[in-house]
Amino acid sequence: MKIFKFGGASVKDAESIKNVVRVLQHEGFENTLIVISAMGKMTNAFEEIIHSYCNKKDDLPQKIDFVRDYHFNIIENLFTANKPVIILEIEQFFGQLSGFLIKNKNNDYNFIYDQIIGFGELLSTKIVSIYLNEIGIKNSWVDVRDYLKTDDTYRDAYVNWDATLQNISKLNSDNLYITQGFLGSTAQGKTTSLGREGSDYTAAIFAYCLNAVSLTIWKDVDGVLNADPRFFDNAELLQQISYGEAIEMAFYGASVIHPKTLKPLENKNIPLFVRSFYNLNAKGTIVGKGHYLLPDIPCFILKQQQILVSISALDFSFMVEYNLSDIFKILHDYKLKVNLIQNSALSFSVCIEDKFNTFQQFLTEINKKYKVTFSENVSLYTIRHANENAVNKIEEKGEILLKQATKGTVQLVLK
Ligand SMILES: Nc1ncnc2c1ncn2[C@@H]1O[C@H](COP(=O)(O)OP(=O)(O)O)[C@@H](O)[C@H]1O
Ligand SMILES: N[C@@H](CC(=O)OP(=O)(O)O)C(=O)O
Repeated sequence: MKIFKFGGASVKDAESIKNVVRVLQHEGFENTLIVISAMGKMTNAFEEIIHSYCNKKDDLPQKIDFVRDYHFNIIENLFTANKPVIILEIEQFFGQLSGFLIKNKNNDYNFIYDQIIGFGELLSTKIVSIYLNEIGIKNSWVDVRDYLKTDDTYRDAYVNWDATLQNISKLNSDNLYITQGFLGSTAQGKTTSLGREGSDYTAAIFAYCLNAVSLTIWKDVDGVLNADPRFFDNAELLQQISYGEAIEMAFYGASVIHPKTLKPLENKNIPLFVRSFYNLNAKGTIVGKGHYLLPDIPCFILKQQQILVSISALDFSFMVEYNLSDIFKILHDYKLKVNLIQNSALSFSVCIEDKFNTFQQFLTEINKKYKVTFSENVSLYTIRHANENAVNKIEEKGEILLKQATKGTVQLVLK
């Protein structure tokens, strides 16, 4: 069996969905499981619904209407014969969403988030599945929550591999399946999510559990490039990279692949292809075992909207194991993602990402025990396979607040 993953960009409008059909016709769709994300930027739009709901804002109906109109507009432009069928299905999802918003008594933000966010993927997969059936590409729509089981860490759920493996093994590998990325469910059946952009990971989980021959992630770029083309001119295609290289790039923030995607694939030696959904004759990037970096050039990774925090003891004592473990505990308690650390005798610097909007609470807590200064909205650049030229190029981009070099990897925090 092979696994395909189409992200939001590949199903963002009716034309894009027709292009998915072109991909399937070109590549073949026998014994295939397709993982699909929410359409376009719909996950962001659902986040706005969640925000309005949790903050009891008056604009909630407008936020829901925006999402409704987006999907109905796609349906209008996509379907001919099956319009009543798809409309009924979609209305059911919006009915479930309204039902949840009215009945919910749980105040846990992360729980609420996951119960709402998943409608993006449920809607997109339903639309694509019914459309494919309409044009003769027979497929089965699978509710991923019946297969992918997790714990109850809402918004960042851990996969229960035993249960998931057992469930997914039951799928008949002769079929074409369409399922949702990024979602799972607890043993009690509550919807969970695997973290933003987690659909790649879902695809890797299916690949692992089905012993797939390959996973192909279809993108709006030619493959994995040596830099994000939105921020770097002349980004070049990497024809092949090892799992280890891809893990490092994803870990440092190359948003082309979700960091958790690689390990399940590596464990079963399943090749990952990252290919352009526009340019079907191009090979893209192959990620696999022992694939050295080709071409061997510096790779640039940019993480924006970072916060550089510098922490020192109130009594000018040294920053040693005791303080550091205390600081890490507080960082962990507030779920702040640490992207870089640097320590000196008297101060400890950390570059963090405020994924869950907890930085202010963290500051209140840490200020009780330490002297803290910080700089918001800084950028973290990582250069892998760095050379002098590459480092100079980045250093020109702003004021250097911090620089760190290990063998072949240079990181810079710039303002
Ligand atoms: N190293 C990289 N190589 C290729 N694309 C990258 C890289 N780093 C970041 N990107 C960005 O990732 C984007 C594709 O990811 P994304 O927009 O999340 O797609 P999807 O919605 O299909 O998952 C590209 O358009 C590109 O701007
Ligand atoms: N829709 C989810 C999951 C995902 O992976 O999306 P995409 O494949 O478009 O990055 C998100 O936006 O976070």
